[in-house]
Amino acid sequence: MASLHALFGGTFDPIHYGHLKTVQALALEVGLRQVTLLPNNVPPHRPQPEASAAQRVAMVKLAIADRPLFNLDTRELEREAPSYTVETLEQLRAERGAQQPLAFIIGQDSLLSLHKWHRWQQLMDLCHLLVCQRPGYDRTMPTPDLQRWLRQHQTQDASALHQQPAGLIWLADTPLVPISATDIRRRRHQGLSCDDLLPSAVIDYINHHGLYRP
Ligand SMILES: Nc1ncnc2c1ncn2[C@@H]1O[C@H](COP(=O)(O)OP(=O)(O)OP(=O)(O)O)[C@@H](O)[C@H]1O
Ligand SMILES: O=C(O)c1ccc[n+]([C@@H]2O[C@H](COP(=O)([O-])O)[C@@H](O)[C@H]2O)c1
Repeated sequence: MASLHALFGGTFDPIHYGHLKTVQALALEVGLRQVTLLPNNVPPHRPQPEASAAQRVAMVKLAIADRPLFNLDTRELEREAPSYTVETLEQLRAERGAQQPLAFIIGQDSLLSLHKWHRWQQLMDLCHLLVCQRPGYDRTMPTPDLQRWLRQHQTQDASALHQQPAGLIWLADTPLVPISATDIRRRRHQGLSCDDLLPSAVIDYINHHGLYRP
């Protein structure tokens, strides 16, 4: 069987250590050899990003240049429509075949609002979910029904993620990294330093292109 292919979708406005360090820890925890970053185009559910799609991709490329775990898939940027994850996963599933184990990586905040995603109940037919902890977010789902749904899919057996094509949820034991892109943009707007929050090559790009200006 082909090895587990993990995708990590995000707005990455900008990419930061909360993304990179947690997913590196996740990769060790469950044995991921490669993680594909999937920047979205028109986020379906939130205000539009401050940086352009091209700038967000440029920052992702700089961040992963010396991190061989990661590669990049820009397919969502080639569609001028909202980036619905279920549609992207359908496309990947069609390309990779029914038996390929696929996983989508999210943070705990995304898990808590997953039931608001487009056709969210079909996600589990298409992929596993690998959930990284994030400080400040509840560990239980917002309703008993959703908590039951989570328990039905949850596995504690990492090898099952590599053996089954889809349908499992892994609640990772990754480090809590208190960094968000919102906070980085706010710090930049206020003229504060962001030195330990994201790679220096990305900070240089932000400075050079005058992003997130005060
Ligand atoms: N510090 C973090 N720890 C764990 N997961 C994270 C962290 N930051 C982001 N993520 C996860 O990464 C994915 C992409 O996040 P995104 O690019 O929106 O970053 P963000 O910091 O949440 O941005 P914003 O503050 O603009 O919403 C989401 O699933 C999110 O839950
Ligand atoms: O498909 C949806 O309806 C949907 C709703 C919210 C978020 N997503 C995806 O989840 C990933 C993380 O989103 P975000 O906003 O935290 O960057 C990113 O790939 C988004 O496109 C997808």
